[in-house]
Amino acid sequence: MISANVSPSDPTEQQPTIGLIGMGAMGSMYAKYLSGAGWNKISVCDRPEKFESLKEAYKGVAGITVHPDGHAVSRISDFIMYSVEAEYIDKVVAQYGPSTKLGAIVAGQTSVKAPEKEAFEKYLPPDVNIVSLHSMHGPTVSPVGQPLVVIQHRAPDECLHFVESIFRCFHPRFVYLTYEDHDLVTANVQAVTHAAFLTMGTAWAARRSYPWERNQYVGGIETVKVNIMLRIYANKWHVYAGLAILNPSAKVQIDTYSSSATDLFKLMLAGDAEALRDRVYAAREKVFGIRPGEEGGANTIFLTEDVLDQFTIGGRPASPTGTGTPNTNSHLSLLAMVDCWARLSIQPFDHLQLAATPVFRMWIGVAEYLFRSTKRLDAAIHTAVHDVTYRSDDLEFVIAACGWSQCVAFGDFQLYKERFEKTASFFEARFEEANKLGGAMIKAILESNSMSK
Ligand SMILES: NC(=O)C1=CN([C@@H]2O[C@H](COP(=O)(O)OP(=O)(O)OC[C@H]3O[C@@H](n4cnc5c(N)ncnc54)[C@H](OP(=O)(O)O)[C@@H]3O)[C@@H](O)[C@H]2O)C=CC1
Ligand SMILES: O=C(O)C(=O)Cc1ccc(O)cc1
Repeated sequence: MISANVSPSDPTEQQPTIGLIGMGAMGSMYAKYLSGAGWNKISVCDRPEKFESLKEAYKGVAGITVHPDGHAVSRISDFIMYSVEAEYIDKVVAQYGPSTKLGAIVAGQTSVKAPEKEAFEKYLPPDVNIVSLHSMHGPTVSPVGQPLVVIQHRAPDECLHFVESIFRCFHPRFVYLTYEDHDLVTANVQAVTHAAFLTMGTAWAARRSYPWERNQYVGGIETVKVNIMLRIYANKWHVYAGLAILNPSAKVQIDTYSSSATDLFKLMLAGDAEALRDRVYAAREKVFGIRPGEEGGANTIFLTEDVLDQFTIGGRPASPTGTGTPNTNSHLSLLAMVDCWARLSIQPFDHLQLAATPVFRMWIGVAEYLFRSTKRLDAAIHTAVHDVTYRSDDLEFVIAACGWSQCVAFGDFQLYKERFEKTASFFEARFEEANKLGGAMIKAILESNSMSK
């Protein structure tokens, strides 16, 4: 029988067995933090063909026992978490779900919950409880202070308290959602945000040049764009494919983003500064609540350009004028983002309080930085219409946005993988540096303004 108050300081024989199926990036991160906190009956597995290498990797690690497959883990574990590709969750739960220990609690780590819910309901025996999870951050970010979504789906309260007791050692911010609300919230937080960064990467790769090596200023907010883009392409393609393709709300949003980029680009081509300005300012009012003629007030969640410049890829930025002042830029990716949020009636600040990922926090920060300042926004609009220096970049951006949107609309995992890997291979040499710099940047931003609360 599950006791709701378990603790890693309990004697070994009283500790529950924690099972982890799928020992990729997220499974390994969970194993590391759970074992570090003192849980010492952790049973893990990956695919059977990885049994020997996994045993070798965890030789001598306190509290972790490697098993050949998910049957062995499921039979003995009081709590089981599946950390596998969303595309495969149905197949994996079909295989191991029936072996789940009587009365155990099962969770999934998948970023999109509709397929997970269906698989759990279909294949888990009725005497098994479901309390699912989702860490709203990547595997290289510390879970401390980050949102950990908890979904009490088919379980009494004592099972929920049991799961909370296990994960209190992450010092997370627990966020309680239903399966359905989870997919709505994560579509709002992640889908369009990822679409924007994936598009930037594809557009830059299409130019066959790194933004920081084109004699272009890559300080300030450009630093955030580049670092986050690189972090996303350094992650696994299937994470982004799964949450975009398998979440029905995500599809609509990604399509809206690409049509926002296209509409704004057409206004740029037509030289219609007035229409562009009207549209951008209307979106600004809807998303940031700033009326025309008003200044935007202080940024709520961002660092100064000077601080951001410490995290510049390829060394400290130097502008062509030597003043360290960024060149103007149409910032089409950001104009389209705020236009898209406005059209979808997404209130990004509401999500910030609820279940924002570090990437989303930074993206809102960048958008705020541009939109709160009339001077900066007007400069972007002026550049968009009157300065053709970045026209070809903007054209590549629109093509890439439409390409990603079509790929998601077709629901084609293979095409998504090919698009993702083609762009990732262009930036691969910089992933290590980007992971270090991006990690430090996320930490500095989180520490600077209590964004982790
Ligand atoms: N990475 C991230 O930033 C985040 C990811 N998530 C979610 O967590 C889940 C895992 O992601 P992540 O860890 O990054 O992905 P990984 O690809 O690193 O890990 C998934 C692991 O599951 C293994 N696996 C597949 N089938 C089985 C099986 N039948 N039995 C045992 N293991 C199996 C995979 O093996 P193989 O590679 O051979 O297929 C792989 O090792 C995904 O659903 C993702 O959406 C959630 C939050 C953040
Ligand atoms: O912060 C982001 O958006 C990331 O890119 C990392 C990430 C990816 C998938 C998730 O389900 C949660 C976090």
